[in-house]
Amino acid sequence: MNDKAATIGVLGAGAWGTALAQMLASDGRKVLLWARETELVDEINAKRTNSLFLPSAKLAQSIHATGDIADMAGLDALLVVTPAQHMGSVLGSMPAHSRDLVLCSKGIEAGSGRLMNHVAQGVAPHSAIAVLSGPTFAHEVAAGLPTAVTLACSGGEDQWERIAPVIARPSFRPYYSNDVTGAEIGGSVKNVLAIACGVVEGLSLGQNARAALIARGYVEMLRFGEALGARAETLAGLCGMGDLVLTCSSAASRNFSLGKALGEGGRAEELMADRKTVAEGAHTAPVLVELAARHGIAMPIVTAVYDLLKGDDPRAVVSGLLARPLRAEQSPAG
Ligand SMILES: NC(=O)C1=CN([C@@H]2O[C@H](COP(=O)(O)OP(=O)(O)OC[C@H]3O[C@@H](n4cnc5c(N)ncnc54)[C@H](O)[C@@H]3O)[C@@H](O)[C@H]2O)C=CC1
Ligand SMILES: O=C(CO)COP(=O)(O)O
Repeated sequence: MNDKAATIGVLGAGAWGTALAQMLASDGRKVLLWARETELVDEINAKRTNSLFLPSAKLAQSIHATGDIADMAGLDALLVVTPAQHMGSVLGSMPAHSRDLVLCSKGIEAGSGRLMNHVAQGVAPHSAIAVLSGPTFAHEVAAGLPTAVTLACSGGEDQWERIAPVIARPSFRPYYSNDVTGAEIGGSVKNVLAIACGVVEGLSLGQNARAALIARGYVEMLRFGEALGARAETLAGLCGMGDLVLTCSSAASRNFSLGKALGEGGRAEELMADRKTVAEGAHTAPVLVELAARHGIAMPIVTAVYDLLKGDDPRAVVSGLLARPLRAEQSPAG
């Protein structure tokens, strides 16, 4: 595939899909953007805005929106940017084709416990899967601010050489990896930890507590990742530590802000019902707790987030975390 001639599309016109389309179109390249909401298709094509999910951006002329997923079928490369729980159904509704699928969602499928690359491979067995993940607030990418990501390619360096030039832009810099599992686990686990950091903020527990939570949460990410075959060096990179630092320290993160509202006394059910945007950590926490139990891995912070989402009192959950037995920093018991 000649990178200038490669045709490219984005599946999902939430904040992140729209921002990625805008980034790809920044050099005038044509980008086809599939939106689930009919009114959004019309708005993007007529007004060059996405008032539902990314109101801050004025979209490039070379982005064309469609509501017909069959339009995406013949493209060379597709960035898949649906919420994680809907990736299987959206990809499954598209005609089969062999292409590069670049997964940009961050989560684990509830019920099956599958990572997104397994979900995608299940419904699109002829496609070559890659994972794009890292510290990437959508509004900043849409504004052209400098951003770096991990681009983990299941097809190794051949796939990287094919897709990196199609995706890279002067202010959007992918780094190569072949650790698809690690790239996915970093993005999935950090969302749950961002909720925890938001709770710390909502309860006014201070900066020391937040730093401790990031460091201890990172240990949980490493422990879980290693059990599933991720490499520690991947989790130390953009898609793990990089994204953890971003989302655990900014109220611009939907996960962090959900946690903050929980810490301030909001009820999880009501907070979730009111949202039109996705806070993936809330969907990932229960399945992560299940997987951790299945693999015999201690994840006390992830479990605490799960308890909070079930409605437990935040102060009681924090007291429970602090009351655990004292142990060595590297203890596998958490
Ligand atoms: N917003 C961001 O800054 C970033 C988001 N991501 C990830 O990208 C993925 C998508 O997130 P956003 O674009 O932010 O979403 P969003 O919260 O802006 O928008 C919600 C999206 O969910 C879709 N949706 C709702 N119900 C659906 C259904 N039943 N079936 C299929 N799609 C449905 C909507 O069409 C819309 O695209 C998530 O996994 C998120 O973690 C990753 C990096 C950055
Ligand atoms: O993944 C993100 C940034 O890298 C976005 O985080 P939130 O979904 O918490 O807003």
